[in-house]
Amino acid sequence: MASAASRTSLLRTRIMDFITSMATLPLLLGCVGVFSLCKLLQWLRTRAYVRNAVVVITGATSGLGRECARVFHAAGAKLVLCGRNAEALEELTRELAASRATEVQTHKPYTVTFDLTDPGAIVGAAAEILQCFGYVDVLINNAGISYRGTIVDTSLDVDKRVMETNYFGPVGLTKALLPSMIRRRQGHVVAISSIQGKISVPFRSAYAASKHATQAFFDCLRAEVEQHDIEVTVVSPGYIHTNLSLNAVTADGSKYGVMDKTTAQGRSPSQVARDVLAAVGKKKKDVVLADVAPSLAVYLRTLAPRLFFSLMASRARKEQKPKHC
Ligand SMILES: NC(=O)C1=CN([C@@H]2O[C@H](COP(=O)(O)OP(=O)(O)OC[C@H]3O[C@@H](n4cnc5c(N)ncnc54)[C@H](OP(=O)(O)O)[C@@H]3O)[C@@H](O)[C@H]2O)C=CC1
Ligand SMILES: CCCCCCCCCCCCCCCC(=O)OCC(=O)COP(=O)(O)O
Repeated sequence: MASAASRTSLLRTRIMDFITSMATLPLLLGCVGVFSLCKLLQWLRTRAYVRNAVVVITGATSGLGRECARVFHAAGAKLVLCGRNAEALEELTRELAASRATEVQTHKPYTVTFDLTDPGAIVGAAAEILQCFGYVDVLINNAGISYRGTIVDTSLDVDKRVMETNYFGPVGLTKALLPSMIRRRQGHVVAISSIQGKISVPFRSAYAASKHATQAFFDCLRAEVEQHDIEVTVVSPGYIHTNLSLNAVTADGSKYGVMDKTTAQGRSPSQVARDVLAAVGKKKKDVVLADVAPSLAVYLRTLAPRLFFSLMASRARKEQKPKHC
């Protein structure tokens, strides 16, 4: 008798489960459908935003800049590729011009060669871009240099060089293009910062300082130009697999020349470039593109600073090397 009752109860449960799952399935499918539709609409909006837009990319000769060039070119942007190496820029232009057509019309990029540590050259480059195109829709301040060294061993010239490249360069170029954006009441300024613009790690003083300054400057800019309908996006990536560590400068100004394990194991630059395109399309104001630990470290720095500082001090003790760490 008892087992018959339990069998009936089991059957009832199974029937209820079946009915519930039948009701949940369309709901689930509906959710997936709405999600996919939202994704598609966002993708279309990004494409429309970038298609035929004049997009200036600094540091286009390597790493993330080169990948941004590929991604924005494929999305139909009119690219202005900036860098120090004219030959590398021309090579990239040829590659892009020869690349297979996407579903959108693509444009042959224009190149401008200048060094971001030269304020006069920056003004000249901005004038050339404006003379050629009349306006800039999106400026991607990507070029940058990293650093390895102890503060005590590092010459002030090195601090200045990193600051000139990573901070004064982007600031100079942005200031040179900003008045035309304000007049037009249209424009989008992107700063490729770093997670090190939000937290400082040992032996990166000049680099972290330049990125913190970048974050601060472009946060101020965002507030000031919102009234002119200009967008500002600060992107803070974690490690990316590029030549950044190879090209880093050391305490005495010489090249570090090592592919660090952290860099080699970093995200793929093409993935990060796609994330940059998405952030621009969504007009994001501030984006962190990093793994869990660095992202959490940003919160730890704010919520438990003493713990964060002691973690960094212990990291410094462990990593300390006699010179050029
Ligand atoms: N790789 C990483 O782990 C991370 C990188 N970033 C940031 O991404 C950005 C791109 O770096 P990434 O691609 O990784 O590194 P790369 O070293 O591969 O590229 C750096 C680019 O900046 C250019 N550049 C350097 N100095 C100058 C200068 N004085 N004037 C003009 N251009 C210059 C380089 O040109 P040239 O070829 O002439 O040297 C190169 O095109 C940087 O701002 C970096 O801080 C942020 C977080 C993580
Ligand atoms: C609540 C748990 C929190 C756990 C946090 C633990 C602390 C972890 C410390 C993480 C430090 C991350 C440093 C990330 C640095 C980084 O991604 O930098 C990006 C760059 O710009 C790389 O430049 P580099 O020249 O340094 O290679």
